[in-house]
Amino acid sequence: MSAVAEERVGAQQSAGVRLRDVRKTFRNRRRPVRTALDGVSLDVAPGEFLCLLGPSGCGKSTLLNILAGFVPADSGQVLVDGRPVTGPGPDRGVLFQTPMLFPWLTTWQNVLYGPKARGALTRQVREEAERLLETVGLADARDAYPHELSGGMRHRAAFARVLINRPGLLLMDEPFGALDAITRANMQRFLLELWQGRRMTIVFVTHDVEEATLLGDRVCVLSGPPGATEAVLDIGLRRPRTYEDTETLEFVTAKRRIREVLER
Ligand SMILES: Nc1ncnc2c1ncn2[C@@H]1O[C@H](COP(=O)(O)OP(=O)(O)OP(=O)(O)O)[C@@H](O)[C@H]1O
Repeated sequence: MSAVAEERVGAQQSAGVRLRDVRKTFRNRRRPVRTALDGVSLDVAPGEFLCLLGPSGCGKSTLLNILAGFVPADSGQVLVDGRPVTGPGPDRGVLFQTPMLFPWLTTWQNVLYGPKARGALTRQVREEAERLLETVGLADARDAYPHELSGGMRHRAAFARVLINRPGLLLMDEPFGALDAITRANMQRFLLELWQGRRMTIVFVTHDVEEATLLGDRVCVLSGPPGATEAVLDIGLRRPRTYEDTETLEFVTAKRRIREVLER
């Protein structure tokens, strides 16, 4: 990614998150079948990179889906940028483990899909799309279809597709979980550079303590199931961070501290 291209794209308003005692029970014909969240409270500051860690089934994806507006909470407060979440919106970009791209559209068409669907396809948006493709290193792949892209390229195309909406909050659900080690490291580097340039708020779900330590300002550890806030830890490592930092004593110590909370 080019830092210059990133400068030109400019920063959008980042959005803060406030969760208070969020509860969610999944029901089948109105009968409760599974309590996923049993009182999660958390604040994320505008521009912060927060990682969400916790054992399998503790409700990390459910929490992210509630923030995205895909599923409603049963009770509690869910505010993004001071407003209650009532449904999905372009102010919140969501990235999953499988990049969401329409297979019948080219990279360029995929990136412009959202603005086009909203009737907001202006010259400025097209120019922004061109800059974004440069930023994510896909300028030469603008006419390629998803099946013609590598795994990492597909992820970067999905990034561009989300970033064209200038979301103040990026919600990422184990986005690099299925990638090989080298592509994953490249995507982590790419994400760090992107975030350092744009400073949007990020809530990032991962199973990987090392990934959380490398990326996050803070880590929220959920206990469960059912999910509840166990601890919120400051990573406290200097920025900007690089992959080489993972070998420092400070990094290993920070990682151990998180693992201890996780294993409680
Ligand atoms: N649509 C649904 N209907 C019923 N139960 C659900 C539904 N979605 C999630 N659950 C349940 O809610 C709980 C939390 O699931 P969730 O996927 O949020 O956990 P997670 O922490 O993201 O898990 P993992 O780390 O394994 O991905 C689980 O017990 C799951 O079975």
